[in-house]
Amino acid sequence: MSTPPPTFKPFRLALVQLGEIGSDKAANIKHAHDMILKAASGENGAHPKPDIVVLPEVFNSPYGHQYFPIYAEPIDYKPGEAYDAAASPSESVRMLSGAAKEAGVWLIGGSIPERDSKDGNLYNTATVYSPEGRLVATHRKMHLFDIDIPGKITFTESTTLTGGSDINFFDTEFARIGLGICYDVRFPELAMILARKGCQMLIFPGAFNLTTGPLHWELLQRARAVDNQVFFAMCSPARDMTAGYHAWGHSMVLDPMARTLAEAGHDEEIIYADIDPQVMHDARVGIPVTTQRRFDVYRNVAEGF
Ligand SMILES: NC(=O)CCC(=O)C(=O)O
Repeated sequence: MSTPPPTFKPFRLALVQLGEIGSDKAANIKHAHDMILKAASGENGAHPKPDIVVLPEVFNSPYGHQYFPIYAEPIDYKPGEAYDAAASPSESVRMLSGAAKEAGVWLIGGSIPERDSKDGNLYNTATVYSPEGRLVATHRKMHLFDIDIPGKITFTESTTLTGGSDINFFDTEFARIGLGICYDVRFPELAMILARKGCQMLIFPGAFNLTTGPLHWELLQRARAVDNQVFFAMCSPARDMTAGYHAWGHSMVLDPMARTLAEAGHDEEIIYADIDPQVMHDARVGIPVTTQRRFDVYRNVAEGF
């Protein structure tokens, strides 16, 4: 049983649809740093300052299972144990922590390939920082992106990655926010568990592709938003047709009625959205599915009855 979520208050979100992710890791990390600061400043005052900034999936490495062992970094974070992010063994974590502190924002630092120091396994791991630069949560991608659509796309993250097994969320002063990464969005169970644990918003760094992106990227997010009556956002890298993997882009933010609050194109861009708790309240009062579920009937769904 988790603690009750914080009182849901209005907040502002920025998604950084990051470009220029190439083979030079130091350059990827520096560009991410600069874009976090740009987003946190509301692009030098052109937009109101956001409370939380989000990066995309795998921001420090090209996206492909062959790259993960080369770009992977140890993080060595254990929930509940003291962790000095400024002295992390991960250079990406050190940068993200410093950027969150410098900008004074919450930061979902996209994801990076992580190497577990104990067993050597690799994970696709998201990390989250407080405005003081504290590492407050991580999420290891739970469902690995293994698909094969002949003539279109074959991708097997499981060649080098292991799936995580933990459900992860974090509390801010304005909301409880649930975490997933990209392919995790296809599994409604994860989003539902997060929502039932009190998350008012779910934020998934992601990187769909040119085959499934146009078909499913928006559809899945709208579904997860509406079936759980939560705010939902996914943050993609920008599309780079010179890269091995062509990201769909279209980072977006949806409200609990599945209305689009903000959507990017496919180039590098920062999008902003204001999250209004009243919208969630109205959705849940007007269409009370959250209290109408029949868990008495479908409680054995995991066993297939
Ligand atoms: N990075 C990913 O997990 C991609 C998921 C994806 O494209 C999909 O169709 O699902």
